[in-house]
Amino acid sequence: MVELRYNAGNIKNPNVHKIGVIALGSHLENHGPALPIDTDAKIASYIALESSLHSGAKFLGVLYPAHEIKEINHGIHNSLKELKEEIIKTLKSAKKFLKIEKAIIVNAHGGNLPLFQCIEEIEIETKLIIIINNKIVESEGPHGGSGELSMGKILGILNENEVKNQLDLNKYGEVGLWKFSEARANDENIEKGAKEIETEGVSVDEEYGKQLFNLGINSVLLDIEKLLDF
Ligand SMILES: Nc1nc(O)c(N)c(N[C@@H]2O[C@H](COP(=O)(O)O)[C@@H](O)[C@H]2O)n1
Ligand SMILES: [Fe+2]
Repeated sequence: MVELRYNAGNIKNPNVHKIGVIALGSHLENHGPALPIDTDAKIASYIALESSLHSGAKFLGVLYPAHEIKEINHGIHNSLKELKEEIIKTLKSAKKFLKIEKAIIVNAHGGNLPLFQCIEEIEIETKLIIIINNKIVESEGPHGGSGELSMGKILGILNENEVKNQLDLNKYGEVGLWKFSEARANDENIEKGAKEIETEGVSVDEEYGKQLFNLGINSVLLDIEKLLDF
């Protein structure tokens, strides 16, 4: 059998080849008129690819399903079971074909947060060590707000002519999850995001977009360091 050169290229630690980084977002979800429906999938993919490039870890691409709670109806989503099964299938495939032993799931969609309940089960099923990284969801602020608009500007996916309409909440009530009264009543974070949209509005700031991406990428790089030592 051929001997692979695990040290070749710009690699600091050959063990990094045992780590896979996979992106998880949402591909079919309204984000107001200024951002596309796959904003979360593209943000997650960018962070996952950049952290793979910087560290040398294996880039595993992006997953297709996304979950959402029933009180929030701003797109086409899937059950937690479907999402979990797809993750298990993809990670088993990466383990078989790429020989990974550990994985980081980079999540950029708020609706996928309940996935943390399933991580142990996914670890048992795949026999992989797994970290789910939600840093960008925790840091970006309200859905379709200044954080996502500013990152969208960096990615080149923002329609700048439509930013002025992003706050037409009667038409685009998904922004800040503003129109989902039941979700707002049940979750103080969702309520906080909706209030923030009402009181502070939205803006696009390239520096802020870059800072958010750096925060997300550095947080994944720290997780990769943790897995290297594990
Ligand atoms: N989409 C969503 N679903 C939920 O069930 C949530 N709890 C949240 N929360 C907040 O919305 C923002 C995420 O927007 P994206 O999904 O990344 O577009 C973020 O502030 C979450 O904390 N979101
Ligand atoms: Fe989302």
